[in-house]
Amino acid sequence: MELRGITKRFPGVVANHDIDITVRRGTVHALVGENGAGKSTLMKILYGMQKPDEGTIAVDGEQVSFHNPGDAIARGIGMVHQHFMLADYLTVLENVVLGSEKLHGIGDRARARIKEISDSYGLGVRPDAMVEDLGVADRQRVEILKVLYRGARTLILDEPTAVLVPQEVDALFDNLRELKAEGLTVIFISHKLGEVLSVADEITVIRRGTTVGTADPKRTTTKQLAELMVGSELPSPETRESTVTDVPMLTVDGLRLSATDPDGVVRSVLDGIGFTIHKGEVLGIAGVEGNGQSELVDAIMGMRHLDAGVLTLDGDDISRTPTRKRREGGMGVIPEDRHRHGLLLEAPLWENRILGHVTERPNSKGAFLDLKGARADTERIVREYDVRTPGIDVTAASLSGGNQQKLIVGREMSHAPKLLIAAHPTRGVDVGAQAQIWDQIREARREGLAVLLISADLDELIGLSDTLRVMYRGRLVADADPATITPEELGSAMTGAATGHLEAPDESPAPKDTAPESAESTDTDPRNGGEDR
Ligand SMILES: Nc1ncnc2c1ncn2[C@@H]1O[C@H](COP(=O)(O)OP(=O)(O)OP(=O)(O)O)[C@@H](O)[C@H]1O
Repeated sequence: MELRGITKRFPGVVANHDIDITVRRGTVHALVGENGAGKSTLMKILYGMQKPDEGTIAVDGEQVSFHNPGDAIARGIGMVHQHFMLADYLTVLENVVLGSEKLHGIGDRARARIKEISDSYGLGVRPDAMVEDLGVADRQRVEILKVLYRGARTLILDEPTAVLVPQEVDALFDNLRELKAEGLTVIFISHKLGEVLSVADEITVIRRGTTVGTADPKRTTTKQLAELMVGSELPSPETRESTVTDVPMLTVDGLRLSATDPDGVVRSVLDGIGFTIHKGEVLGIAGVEGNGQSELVDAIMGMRHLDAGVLTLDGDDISRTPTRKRREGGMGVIPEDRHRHGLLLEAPLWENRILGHVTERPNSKGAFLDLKGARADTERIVREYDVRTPGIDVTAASLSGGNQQKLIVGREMSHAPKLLIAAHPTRGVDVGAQAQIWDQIREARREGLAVLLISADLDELIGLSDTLRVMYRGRLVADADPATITPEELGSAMTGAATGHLEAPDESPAPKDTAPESAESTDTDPRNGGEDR
């Protein structure tokens, strides 16, 4: 596949400027670059979702022009988006054939074809499983299968490992190698440079909309790659230091929550959760997505009715306090799904600055909104958090994913919260911005901030947390020492729990799977290539 001179302009921004990329058949080609560098735009052009202003695309030597994804699929190009697009209450087979029934119908021929694809690439997909019963990694395999079923010979994957634990990442990379061995081509976007080096055959680096070069994964380190992306040396990391006090900031006691699923069955989603986060402490919760983490955040925010439990924030019982009062009382939140709960996508950046903090300074004065104050402060956040944007009047939707995240982090940190609930605080941000966000959280922690950290990035959990707990099926089943545990050990504790290998800490104070084994370096800062381990 050859992309030549691709240029794409948006109002005030040149997202892609004269980009050249050659992708050879049968290779895994990684695309790396800072937030807003233009990676997603380029992939959207290749998948027919956006039209380039200039430039040409040739597939197998033949020039093509895509008007929509259908055109791209017809030329064998498929895309797996970062947010999966599966229908929960349908089976795998139904999901796969949805929209392409003409290929093999929806009966036995389709089932046989799915099995055939699954077997030949080692995907292990069961056609009759319900999607709602599948974990994140299985859902991703269904998405990949869906694309292959439509005849794709080139797969575009947008940050495919962001939601996977290390063992799942290894399994995905095995799948990619199988695809490659069969002559398929994979193009993927990632901010995890260690992973990029381990799986890619070729790497293209994009900086500020332009290709700045290619890197040979066999001869490049994560540090060199990061510097190629940023165009300068990264600052050196700070060392770990404890700022934990013995003053409780948030206490959660005996929290129980149940939910009714669409079949009318009542399930327990949080079952006797209890913990304390002290001033100056980061408590990290490790767990495969969907084990109650989102419900825990909702419960602490006051967005769900509790079956039982007491919540105390800085000495005040807030169990029945409305969400707004909890926010005004010093609760900041970086939500898991920034599009649904963090931003008003169609509103300008400065309005997004006000969101969730309407009654607070600098957004309001007395009973009135202070538009001037809010606008000036948005300018400050854009500067301090390096949000790459042509101005504060553009919509949040027009920012790249990582820059949207930086805006949310900036907004929440600006109100000097007592407690920060941070769900995947650096999801989708590049290594430079990740290091900066970590530094900001550490700095605030030194001033007494308490943080509840939920993350799928195990390096982040280990690197930032003072205390680590493992969550499984709505319960906190184990704890681990971040100073000694490795991402691999933590990953297997999270999935090991799924097969019942973990015991509750009450019954066994140090579950074997999570017991610290080695005293290896705890430096997980991305700037030191921490992901290499
Ligand atoms: N629909 C749009 N309207 C206006 N500007 C846009 C639009 N889509 C992208 N941009 C701008 O184009 C630039 C490139 O964005 P893009 O999403 O391609 O970056 P990216 O490299 O994928 O970043 P990230 O790593 O943060 O996802 C950014 O400055 C972004 O604000």
